[in-house]
Amino acid sequence: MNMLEARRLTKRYGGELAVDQVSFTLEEGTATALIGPNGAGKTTTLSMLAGLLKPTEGSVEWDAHSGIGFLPQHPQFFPWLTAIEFTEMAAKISGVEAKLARKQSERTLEFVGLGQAMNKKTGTFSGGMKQRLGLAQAIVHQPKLLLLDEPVSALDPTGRREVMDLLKSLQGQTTILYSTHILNDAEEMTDQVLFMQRGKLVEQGSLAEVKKRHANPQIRIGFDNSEHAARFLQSNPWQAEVKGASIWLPASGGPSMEEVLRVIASDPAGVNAVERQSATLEEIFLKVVGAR
Ligand SMILES: Nc1ncnc2c1ncn2[C@@H]1O[C@H](COP(=O)(O)OP(=O)(O)OP(=O)(O)O)[C@@H](O)[C@H]1O
Repeated sequence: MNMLEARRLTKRYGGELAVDQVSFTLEEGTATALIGPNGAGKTTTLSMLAGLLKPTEGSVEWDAHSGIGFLPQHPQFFPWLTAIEFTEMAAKISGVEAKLARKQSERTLEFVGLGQAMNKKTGTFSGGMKQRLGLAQAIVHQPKLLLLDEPVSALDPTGRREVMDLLKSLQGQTTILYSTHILNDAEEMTDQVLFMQRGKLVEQGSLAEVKKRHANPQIRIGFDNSEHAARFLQSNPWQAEVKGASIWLPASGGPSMEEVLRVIASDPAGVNAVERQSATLEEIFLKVVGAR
């Protein structure tokens, strides 16, 4: 079932097309990574989806009963409020009944790791704590749809890890769309990837589909030293690239993995590794974006 559908979403600023005819759907319970370099149009897209910005053209449809949570790229807090006061206010604004708002806020702050800091003023919070608080205000009313603009980009590696783990624990029960330019993170939590460049969606699909379309998997045979690698190629004159003590065989047009393993079984001298390697999301992204 579709949780959200964007149809030919477009935003024009003067003569500039910040978002240009972007269409995609978010299936219920899936996580989607919106990936693109600075200025690609990610924030503009998310703001239109969240209803904060009016599209120049196109439409967004989502189930209004499901509730929506939004984490802006640079969330603003009132520094004189404590974390619990702020979260409770956000809960009430999002329609949580007053008598439930406090309990739900406490539970949410515990969940994001701010249980101990609940009664501290947000003005004293570190960047990582603010990001967690931003997440808390986005999920306190238990929305089924969560839109997150660069939820982890501003964090250090430890903070990123922790917030990614929090998001992953919401995966499945919540439909999540998050933007990022950190491709390792995207690879970790994604059912669908959307590549954006200069306002346009330039690639979309499941991680597996996108990898299949663009990745050129290769077989690597590792040797103890380069002499062994050279000798192996002399006895097996395959189309291959030698890099140091490794031989790289193209996955298409070259020998199959079975054939490679058969040959090695009969002549294993100096071989210490055989593996299939496919491109990372980062390599694919650079290829897709670079080709345009
Ligand atoms: N309010 C605005 N007025 C004019 N142009 C804008 C406005 N907001 C965004 N733009 C332009 O629209 C384009 C897309 O910006 P957007 O912030 O959506 O990109 P982004 O992918 O989120 O980038 P970043 O990762 O840097 O946040 C940019 O060229 C930007 O300069």
